[in-house]
Amino acid sequence: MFLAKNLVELSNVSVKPLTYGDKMNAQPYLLQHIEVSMAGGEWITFIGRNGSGKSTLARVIAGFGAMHIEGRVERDPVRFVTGQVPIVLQQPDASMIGSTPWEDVVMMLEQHGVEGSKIPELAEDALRLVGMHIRMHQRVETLSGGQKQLTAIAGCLAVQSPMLILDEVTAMLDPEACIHVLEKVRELNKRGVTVIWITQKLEELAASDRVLALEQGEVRFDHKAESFFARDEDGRSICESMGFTAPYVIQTAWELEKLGLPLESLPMTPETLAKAVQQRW
Ligand SMILES: Nc1ncnc2c1ncn2[C@@H]1O[C@H](COP(=O)(O)OP(=O)(O)OP(=O)(O)O)[C@@H](O)[C@H]1O
Repeated sequence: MFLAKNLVELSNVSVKPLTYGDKMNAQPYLLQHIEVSMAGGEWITFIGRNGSGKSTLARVIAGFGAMHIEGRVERDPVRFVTGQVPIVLQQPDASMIGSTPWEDVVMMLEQHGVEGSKIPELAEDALRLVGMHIRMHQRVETLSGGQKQLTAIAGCLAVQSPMLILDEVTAMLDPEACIHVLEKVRELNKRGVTVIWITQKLEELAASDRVLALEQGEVRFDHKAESFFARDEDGRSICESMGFTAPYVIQTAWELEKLGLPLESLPMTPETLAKAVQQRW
């Protein structure tokens, strides 16, 4: 029975690529023994090294085939009305199909079979939510990478996607555009939009309610971001044991602790670091 509060539940899920006959037995698992549930309005960040299975897990949640799935995958039938959830990928040029943001979102709505008379209002509302209404008739070749990504996000919002699945959408963007896209997605999340954010950049974890760290197709960690960086009595964190370099603010807090000046809680942003330092002294 589906738990009303959960949008998605995966229980003991393992995944192989879809191949036929004997070959399939020999295929290695891309994911193994995954137990994950996700509530509406949550922001969950997937991290893990290249090839750890982040995109595969996102595809399972999004409902894409081309995989042999074992175990139980349940998606809220009320929210997941169409079979597949669109995924925004890292290449901004691959994210847009129309020649303008307007055309792009309208095409997305048409592809989803939305009644023609409803399309203009839905398209404009979605573009407004990501701040792209002011550029909605601008040619695609004159848009920045960040503006293309925001247009793709508007397309997902327009078709009432049950969640935003964003697979390394800031990977090709400059630092300013990264911050802008992250801020827009954070605004949407505050309005109740559920977010799966896939990244290799640990400084982006600050926005999450939860971090899900994958290692060789298995969930290694599923908790709050602060716990990912918390050091145990041996002085080691999950972050370090997975071979990641912690963001600068976390390293600063660790150095202060080494000097005998521990902060009350681990800061996730430069602002919270400054505040924690100010409160201590
Ligand atoms: N269709 C497929 N057939 C065979 N192997 C596949 C297929 N799809 C993915 N893989 C393999 O599955 C593993 C997990 O891939 P996945 O793209 O999910 O990882 P990821 O954590 O998103 O990696 P990255 O950070 O590089 O995007 C990789 O080793 C990949 O090569």
